[in-house]
Amino acid sequence: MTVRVGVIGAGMIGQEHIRRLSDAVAGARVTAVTDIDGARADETAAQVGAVTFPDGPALIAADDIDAVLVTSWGPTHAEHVLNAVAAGKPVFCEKPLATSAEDCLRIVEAERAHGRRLVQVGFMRRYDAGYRQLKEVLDGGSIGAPLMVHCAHRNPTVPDSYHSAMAAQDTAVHEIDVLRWLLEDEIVSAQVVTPRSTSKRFAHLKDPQIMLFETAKGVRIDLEVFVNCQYGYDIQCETVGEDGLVRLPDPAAVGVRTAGRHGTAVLQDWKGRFADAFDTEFREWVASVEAGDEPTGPSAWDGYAATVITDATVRSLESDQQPVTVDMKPRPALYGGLA
Ligand SMILES: NC(=O)C1=CN([C@@H]2O[C@H](COP(=O)(O)OP(=O)(O)OC[C@H]3O[C@@H](n4cnc5c(N)ncnc54)[C@H](O)[C@@H]3O)[C@@H](O)[C@H]2O)C=CC1
Ligand SMILES: O=C1[C@@H](O)[C@H](O)[C@@H](O)[C@H](O)[C@H]1O
Repeated sequence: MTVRVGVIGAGMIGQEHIRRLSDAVAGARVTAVTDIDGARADETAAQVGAVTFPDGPALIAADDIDAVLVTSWGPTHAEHVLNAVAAGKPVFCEKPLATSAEDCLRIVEAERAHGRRLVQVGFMRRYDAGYRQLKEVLDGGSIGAPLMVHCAHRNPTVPDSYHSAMAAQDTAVHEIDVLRWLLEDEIVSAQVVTPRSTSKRFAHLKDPQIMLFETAKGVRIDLEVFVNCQYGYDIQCETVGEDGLVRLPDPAAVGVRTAGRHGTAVLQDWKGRFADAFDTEFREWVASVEAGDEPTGPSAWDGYAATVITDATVRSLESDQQPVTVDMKPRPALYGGLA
């Protein structure tokens, strides 16, 4: 069976994922597109031989759409995901699942009422080969119980629409998800401290930010978010355990020796850094839809957890930069354990 995917939102990442589903993932075809910008929807749909729909509800309701991909703006995600769940269709939603914890919980409740998982959230780092190797080492136990994690998430620059809360909501949210998965542990408190800001930023922005998290088992995480670091897109993660440490590898790159120097290029954006991870993410999602199975990737509950933790992080930033307790509801049985 070829999975017929309908896409809501044909912007930057929507177009990337449409190309990916068309060229890099077997077993799926994008057959429908909608966007509030009708011309963009028409142009994008024409490139892959898909039809257009006037809006998300019409696309979701169509009988010949097997699964839905939501790549519209974050505040619109909840409505589309809820409609897809009501229609009983598998839905892949780019992060965030929703922009409020309340909306995430509505989705969780709708899925529980449906009785099985339909929703997957686009936290693609779980599909990155380096993070998967890191998890294998942690699960294998050779470095012993994890004690500390040191991370950095650096972007060369951001546009002036980026504001201080987005450091947690848009950027650190990827570490928040991947660390819960890596450590199989829940984040219970969040704090932000801000050093002196770089002069190479828009005046309204606090950048860099240092985020400090604590897990239920007492692991301490420090995460530097620096979105105007100038030199490149750089993702670092090192976990220190009782018997050793494990570090995320840098992406493979040729070493160049010239003019008395030896170096490798640094990537400039997340598209290149996580291209393979996105491909794997969609291959595994399509395979689950094709088989009629529940998705195995980040769940609606993971989307809720990420939103609750980013909310606590933003509260710390916007108040007195003290630790804020993460107020998370108990995890329903539908979502299993943290592994
Ligand atoms: N996993 C990742 O690394 C990344 C995830 N994202 C996420 O993907 C989502 C989209 O981001 P971008 O593509 O950068 O934004 P974008 O602004 O380039 O594209 C969004 C598109 O959705 C359309 N749209 C908005 N509301 C709509 C609605 N209700 N129905 C139909 N179309 C609608 C807009 O007209 C636009 O064409 C965001 O939630 C963002 O956080 C974005 C970049 C990376
Ligand atoms: O989701 C993403 C962007 O929105 C965000 O701005 C980047 O920092 C992330 O690394 C990327 O994956």
